[in-house]
Amino acid sequence: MALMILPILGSISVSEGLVAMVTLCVFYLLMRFMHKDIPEGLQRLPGPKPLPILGNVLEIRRNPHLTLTAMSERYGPVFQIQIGMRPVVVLSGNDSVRQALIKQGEDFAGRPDLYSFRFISNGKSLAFSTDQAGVWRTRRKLALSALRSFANVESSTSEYSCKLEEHICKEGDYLVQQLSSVMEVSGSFDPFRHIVVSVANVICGMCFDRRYSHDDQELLSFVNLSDEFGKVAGNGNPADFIPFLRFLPSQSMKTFQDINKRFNVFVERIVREHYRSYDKNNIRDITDSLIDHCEERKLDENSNVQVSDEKVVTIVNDLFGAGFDTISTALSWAVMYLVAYPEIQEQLHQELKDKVGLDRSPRLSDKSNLPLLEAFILELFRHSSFLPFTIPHCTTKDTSLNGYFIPKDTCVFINQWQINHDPNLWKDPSSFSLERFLTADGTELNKMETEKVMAFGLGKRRCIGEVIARSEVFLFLAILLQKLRFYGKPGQPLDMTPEYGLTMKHKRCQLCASVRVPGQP
Ligand code: HEM
Repeated sequence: MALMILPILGSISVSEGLVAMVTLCVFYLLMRFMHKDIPEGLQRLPGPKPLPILGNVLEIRRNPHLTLTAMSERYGPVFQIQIGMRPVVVLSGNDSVRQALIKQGEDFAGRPDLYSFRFISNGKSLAFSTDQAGVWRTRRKLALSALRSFANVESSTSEYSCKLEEHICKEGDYLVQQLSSVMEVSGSFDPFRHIVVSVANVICGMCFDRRYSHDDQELLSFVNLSDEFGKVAGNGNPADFIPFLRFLPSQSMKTFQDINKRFNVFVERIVREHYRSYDKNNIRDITDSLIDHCEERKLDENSNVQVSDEKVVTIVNDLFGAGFDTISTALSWAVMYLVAYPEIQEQLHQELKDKVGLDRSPRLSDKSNLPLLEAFILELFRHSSFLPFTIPHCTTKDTSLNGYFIPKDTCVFINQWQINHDPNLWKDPSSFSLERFLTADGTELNKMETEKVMAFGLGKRRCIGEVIARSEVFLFLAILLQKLRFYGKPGQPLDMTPEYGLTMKHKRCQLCASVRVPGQP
């Protein structure tokens, strides 16, 4: 965050800088003057002393999840920092986060009004906007029910248990073919580049009843830019925290707006086509079901409309957007870990060979028979913690936590990375070990341990795509592990350093894979 703010400060002229400084100092003094009193019996939040205007950005530096974890050791699980001019409460520690998000869920269920979030789905995003509680709740319910019904809808053939399974199996097989042919032609491949299209096709199937070729330029032009989206949405744009910066030119903000625009144009075109061909007797996908909800509502005299049609239909933007970047990132990391730990890759292949065999494709129902693969996925989520923070939260009223006063409208960061690496919760947290999730004989998962991993948030704002995400990660991985052996490109060391963002990604790289021939080791 600091690194993003400083270059921008450097590009202001001296006179502009002076005017801005004076304005900010007056604003800063006003803010101090208006500072809320602490109610009796409660304490002021601990935390590092902020500098005027910049706050604590100089201390947070390049990897906020690590610096804020280090600060939690000093100040405790609930503390306050200041990013630019905005106070931010940082929560870590399993107990405090559960207390806030579950026991006091209503108090912490809001989203902060951040400038950059206004560009996501034209400010109408379910996940990022500051919708009133009633509107957000109605939209969330609609999104959940649309997702559930289209994941569970019957497949067109008896070969699959449901449509979701059919989509994943078909895309998984296609991904295997795609990677094998790229290997033949080029001798290596960029894992994220191919995984992201396969995963995008699963959610495209559910949302828009269509799939795209791995060379479709329009789809590629924004799915491959999802890293840039995550960098701004995860870091917080400087203009989110120092308001006057929104009036100055910023390259990262321009890129962010451009990605959002391309994304919105892509989805809007498909939605318009759906409105044209909508037939209430043939609901093809999630977009149709959302349009149907709006149409039915118009016929219902008793309907108490509080959410506009636009806000109903743009739910599909959230489902599509959240549905490809997160899962592609998880799978891309999974392949990196398989390459980094070849002995684990062989154990996972052996488990599939023993429990599923090599003559048929894995299915969702195989999950409970593959504890090692399940442990691998859990350890992947824990160790990479590729969503280091949840989406920022915001308090909906004056509240308190662990005896500290937190005023209404305070921005709250939840440090998932800290929970997943807390030495009080995990033995040797930095080592990648599947054993931590398995019973002593290795045949079952250890439930107590599995529930400690935090990847999907908790409580009122918990991810609504969790079930689909877990199914996709499991089945894609089972298909890849059954058919391919992954390895590093000779002479190119594997770089597992994450690049900070809303979803942390590994650097783009080239890997190799060979097709496993049945009967050969
Ligand atoms: C591995 C995959 C995924 C991970 C790790 C993940 C994680 C998360 C996290 C951490 C949040 C924020 C929770 C909070 O703010 O407290 C979230 C929210 C959300 N996720 Fe996911 N997610 C994944 C996949 C998906 C999928 C596949 C969908 C939909 C198809 C989805 C839809 C959403 C939505 C709509 C929200 C916003 C919920 C709200 O604000 O009420 N996610 N997710």
